Amino acid sequence: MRLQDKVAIVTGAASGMGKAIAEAYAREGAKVVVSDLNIEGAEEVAANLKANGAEAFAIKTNVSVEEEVEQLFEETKKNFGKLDILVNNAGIMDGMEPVGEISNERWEMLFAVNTTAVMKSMRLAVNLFLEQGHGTIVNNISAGGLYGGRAGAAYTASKHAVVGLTKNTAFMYADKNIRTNGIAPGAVKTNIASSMKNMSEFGAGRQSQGMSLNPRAGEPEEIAEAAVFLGSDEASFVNGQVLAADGGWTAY
Ligand SMILES: NC(=O)C1=CN([C@@H]2O[C@H](COP(=O)(O)OP(=O)(O)OC[C@H]3O[C@@H](n4cnc5c(N)ncnc54)[C@H](O)[C@@H]3O)[C@@H](O)[C@H]2O)C=CC1
Ligand SMILES: CC(=O)C(C)=O
Repeated sequence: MRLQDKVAIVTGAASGMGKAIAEAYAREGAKVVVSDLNIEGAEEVAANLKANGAEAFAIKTNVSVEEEVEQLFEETKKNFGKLDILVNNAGIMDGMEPVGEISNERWEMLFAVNTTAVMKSMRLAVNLFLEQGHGTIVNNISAGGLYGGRAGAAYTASKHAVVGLTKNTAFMYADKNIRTNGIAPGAVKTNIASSMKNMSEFGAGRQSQGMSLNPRAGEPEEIAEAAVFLGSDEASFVNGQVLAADGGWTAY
């Protein structure tokens, strides 16, 4: 029970890695706030957690709507009285477009969900953590946040920004009992392809060249294990790191 009595928010928890993280956190003793744009999916996940003896509730949050993120934090405090771990996991893919093909709409949408929303929830979390005297943030980023050819320009830039935000936050609050880390998964078997619309033939062709070096696609549960470690006190001396969990894809 590595997360006994901790309270955790997991965004994008209705599917894929977010769902696996919510389940692993609950198994490790955390009380879990199951947040997602897809409320039916979030309710199903929360119901399963509760059926297995955990404390959890579902809440509809579009992370790109600031009022909904504020409401997420309010409801967490109202229901569980505190927040120990924020897992920023919700995210969407681009269509592999290189910069010459990217539309303003796609760029703005990717940054709203993958980057600005992460900053806004981190801002709320950090201010709450300062009041409480403790807290930790785990950002589910991507190998695309560390390397140039794992996706299109918008996704790659949006995730690189979160790497910087993670490290800056870790440094700024390092002596305030607040830890901030990230995970950089390689390709993982989830539903993220559903957010890939209007694919760029040229960009997808370039990106797919790197896929030939990918040893395998991971399971969401393999990323959840990394999220448990980083959220737990076992990682008490780990701050400002982005842990690649990619089967060795980026070792080349
Ligand atoms: N699947 C992969 O190969 C990789 C994914 N990632 C990242 O992992 C994170 C989780 O993605 P997956 O589990 O793969 O995808 P997924 O599509 O299975 O799950 C993402 C969840 O986020 C929710 N979501 C999307 N937009 C939202 C919004 N505006 N507000 C709130 N919730 C929203 C969706 O409803 C969905 O439940 C994302 O940040 C993604 O960029 C990183 C590396 C690899
Ligand atoms: C979707 C994604 O982030 C990768 C690296 O495949």
